[in-house]
Amino acid sequence: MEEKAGKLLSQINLPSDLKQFKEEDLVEVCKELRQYIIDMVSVNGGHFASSLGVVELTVALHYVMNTPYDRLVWDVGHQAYGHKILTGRRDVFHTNRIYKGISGFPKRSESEYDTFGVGHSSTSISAALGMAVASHLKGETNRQHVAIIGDGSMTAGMAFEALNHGGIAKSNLLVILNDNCMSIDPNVGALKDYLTNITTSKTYNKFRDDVSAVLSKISELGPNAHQIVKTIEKTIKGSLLNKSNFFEALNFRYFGPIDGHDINHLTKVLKDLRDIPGPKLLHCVTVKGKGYTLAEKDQTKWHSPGLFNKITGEIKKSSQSIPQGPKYQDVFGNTIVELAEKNEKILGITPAMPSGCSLNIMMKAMPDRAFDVGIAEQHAVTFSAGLAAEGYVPFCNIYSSFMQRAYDQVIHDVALQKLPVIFCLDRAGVAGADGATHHGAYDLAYFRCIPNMIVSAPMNEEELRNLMYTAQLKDHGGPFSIRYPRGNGVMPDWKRPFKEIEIGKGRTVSEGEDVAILSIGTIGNEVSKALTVLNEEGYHPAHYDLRFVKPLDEALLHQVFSKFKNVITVEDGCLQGGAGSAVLEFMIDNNYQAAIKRLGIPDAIIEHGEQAELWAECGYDAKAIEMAVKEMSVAKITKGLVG
Ligand SMILES: Cc1ncc(C[n+]2csc(CCOP(=O)(O)OP(=O)(O)O)c2C)c(N)n1
Ligand SMILES: CC(=O)[C@@H](O)[C@H](O)COP(=O)(O)O
Ligand SMILES: [Mg+2]
Repeated sequence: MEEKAGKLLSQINLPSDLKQFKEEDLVEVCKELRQYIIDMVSVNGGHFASSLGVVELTVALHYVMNTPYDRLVWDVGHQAYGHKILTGRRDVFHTNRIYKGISGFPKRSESEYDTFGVGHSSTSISAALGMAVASHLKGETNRQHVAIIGDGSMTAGMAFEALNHGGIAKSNLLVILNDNCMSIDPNVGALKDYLTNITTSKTYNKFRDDVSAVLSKISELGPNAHQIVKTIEKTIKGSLLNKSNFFEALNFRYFGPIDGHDINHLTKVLKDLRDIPGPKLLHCVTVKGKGYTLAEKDQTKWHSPGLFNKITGEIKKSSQSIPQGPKYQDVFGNTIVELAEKNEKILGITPAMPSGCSLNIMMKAMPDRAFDVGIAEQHAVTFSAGLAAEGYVPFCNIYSSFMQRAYDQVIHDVALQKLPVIFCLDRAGVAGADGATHHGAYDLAYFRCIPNMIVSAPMNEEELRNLMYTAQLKDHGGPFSIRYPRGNGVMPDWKRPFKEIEIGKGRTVSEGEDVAILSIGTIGNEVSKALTVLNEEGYHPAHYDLRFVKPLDEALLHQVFSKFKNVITVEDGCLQGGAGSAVLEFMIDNNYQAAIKRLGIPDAIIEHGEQAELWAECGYDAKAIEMAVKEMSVAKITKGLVG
């Protein structure tokens, strides 16, 4: 549905249109932009509170900076809806995150205003610094490079690495720290405390006012501005502030904290900062969800609320097919508490996703035994390794795609030392509307090549519980990973007594003839759906749930390849190196001959859409499985590789 934009907003297609307005009109532009975001997200879904919080910042940046020549780099990009709407995409914004529509994140291929593709956090300072250094090398002295990063994203190692480099690179870089005291859940850590202290400290507030007074003069100073600012800095800031400010200590000029909702002050400060060369940091204080009272009050709930009634605030039920079971994340969250009640060594770790992965259930029940470590996947893994080294049983829960950040830590700090860290990979397989940056496509492939690892995936809630139970029973001689997807399961009565699962043992879901289907994980439920139709039409393939891709159930595979000449593998993961590859390797290594059709994510970037739409696009939904069985049944291929 296309909502009508307000009177001023409807005149803005590009930032050049925005620049035609007088400064006093910007308050109204912000009001209309905020309303437009509310109108659109309420009917189409998507990230919400973060974009509302940066409305003024977005308008001010496009008003003052010469975009796209000047580079704006949004961190994560979940807050960039205002940016999209002001940069030529208002008319298509109703397709945001919808299959074949525009992406929910900035994306280089979508617009020249999207200077850098994002989705994962904490990349903006590095990318903007790279651009700034490139401009310096090209001799472009007048180009601005701005990284807009939230306080949550600032907790990641990458952000610190970039500040460390940026402080010595002689580049024209402005970092805008959008500080709303929130990550998805409340922000955590010592940096958060530090930022809060700055924001509330009287000394800093006085300093801020002094700096504002100085900045207001800069534009009148002409070409000598740079030199004059340096002199003033020396005299008014004094060594105490210089040394005690974290960012100043890294050679960034620190400005703020300022009110990130005061559009007129913001435009003025940004104009002044344009004239100050070198690395600078502007600390803006904002309110996540600004302008929508319910979102301001419950910022976590309104981070990405789904569809809602914008008048009453009622959040609508998901449009997905009627859920049969609980969310997998809740099975994890409840099960870890149940296990931890019996095993006092169990601890829970999440890098900034307590409500996303439901570790918040344990954080509430056992606050001393569950840790939100901030957006710090690498640290989460090595921290877990340290705990395991001292005899604890850490369940480290990381979204599959965010785990990509911590690959070396898994190999170097965990697997190599055979430490029994249990990795629970949520959002494995295609993630849905978040799209390419968030699909958990690679974990089966990137984990199964690591020695000492157990790599598993449950087909349903009961299996997830039993794998978690099995993982913590003893030290298995290395890490144990369990992957499961976003969304709901299939079992209304999922809370069954725990049963140990034999490591590397698959199971027969249904016996059959002609064709064997080997699936891994919850996508096996699409196989079950396909089988219902196939059986009615007279096809009776067998279905096996591998459960483990490492170690593989070799006994089961010997049985399968001895009986079947047609084999289909199905996985919600990349084909290159995944479960199907493992089966293929087994077949070759053991001199079996069969036709194998591997279904999974092809060697291509898969964009956004509902999970079912993406399974269909990639060719491994129930319909595609059905077709594959029929093709194999008629083809009667007895050797060689198909698909
Ligand atoms: C590497 C990585 N880990 C986790 C996430 C999930 N994530 C997305 S936004 C977000 C919170 C970001 O907080 P902040 O930067 O302060 O932005 P805000 O939403 O407060 O505006 C998190 C944890 C991610 N996108 N990337
Ligand atoms: C931007 C980001 O990375 C998160 O907000 C992510 O979209 C959360 O995904 P889930 O909704 O699957 O928890
Ligand atoms: Mg924040």
